[in-house]
Amino acid sequence: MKTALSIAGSDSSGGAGIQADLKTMTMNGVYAMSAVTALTAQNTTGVTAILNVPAEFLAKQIDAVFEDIRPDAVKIGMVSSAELIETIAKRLCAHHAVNIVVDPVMIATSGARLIDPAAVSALKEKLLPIARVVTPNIPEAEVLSGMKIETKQDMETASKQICAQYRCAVLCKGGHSLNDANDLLCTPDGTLRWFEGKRIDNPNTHGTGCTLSSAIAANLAKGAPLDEAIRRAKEYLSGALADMLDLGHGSGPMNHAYLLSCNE
Ligand SMILES: Nc1ncnc2c1ncn2[C@@H]1O[C@H](COP(=O)(O)OP(=O)(O)O)[C@@H](O)[C@H]1O
Ligand SMILES: Cc1ncc(COP(=O)(O)OP(=O)(O)O)c(N)n1
Repeated sequence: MKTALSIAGSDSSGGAGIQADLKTMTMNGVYAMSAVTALTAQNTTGVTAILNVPAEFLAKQIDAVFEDIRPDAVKIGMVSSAELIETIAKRLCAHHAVNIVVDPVMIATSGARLIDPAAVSALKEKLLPIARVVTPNIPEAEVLSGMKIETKQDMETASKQICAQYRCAVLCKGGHSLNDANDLLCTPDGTLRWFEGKRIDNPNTHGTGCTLSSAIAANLAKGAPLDEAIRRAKEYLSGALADMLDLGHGSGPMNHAYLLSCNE
């Protein structure tokens, strides 16, 4: 069985973070493991507290995983401090990790800031260069590229710029604020490819970014080329959104296990 590791924060409400990643990886057919960067006290309406793990403890988790069950892919999600980002980069390089998917989590849908402003440059300098693909939404792509994104053309310009500067593929997600559910992949050879998605009219989108990035990682772990891993990940995500789970008082989680109910 192929294996994948999620390095991310815990979401006590189960819709995003480590919990979403483990469900997604499992449903995408790989053995899922975790290294927790932070605990969040969170529900569908917001984040009330964040507790980072000590950097040495995060390093121990990553080493423990790699020294026993080597991951075929790694997804990195919420990492809120520069010290934790540097620790991850060092440990992944030491273990020659492959298929690294970086979801540059900055602000949750509920509005909570999930990264220190001071850690953004560490994210750019240490994690992007080791990524197979980075998956910013529009606001995150604006921070990474330093430009405002208001049109489809802006998405292309910003993605090319991030890709050229950090030498990693960029999947710029349009779902948030622009261009329906269409995402743009830019690869270091300069190729652009649009992944057209059908917008699903569901207000419960908590954890969409975590789910997409961990589904991409799972499919890379299984040996899919990057564009096929993205296609399958979008298909899985659309199915989970279309199941119309409605839990909690805010923007609720998706049904990560919708494929099981399809079989009933
Ligand atoms: N309502 C929707 N219907 C279908 N796909 C969506 C919808 N909202 C977001 N997506 C897709 O979900 C994925 C995650 O995008 P997004 O919500 O922008 O990420 P994030 O959670 O990081 O802000 C993208 O592939 C995007 O196109
Ligand atoms: C612990 C934790 N990690 C990441 C997020 C953000 O998740 P994301 O998938 O980007 O989705 P939204 O929260 O924007 O829907 C989180 N909330 N918590």
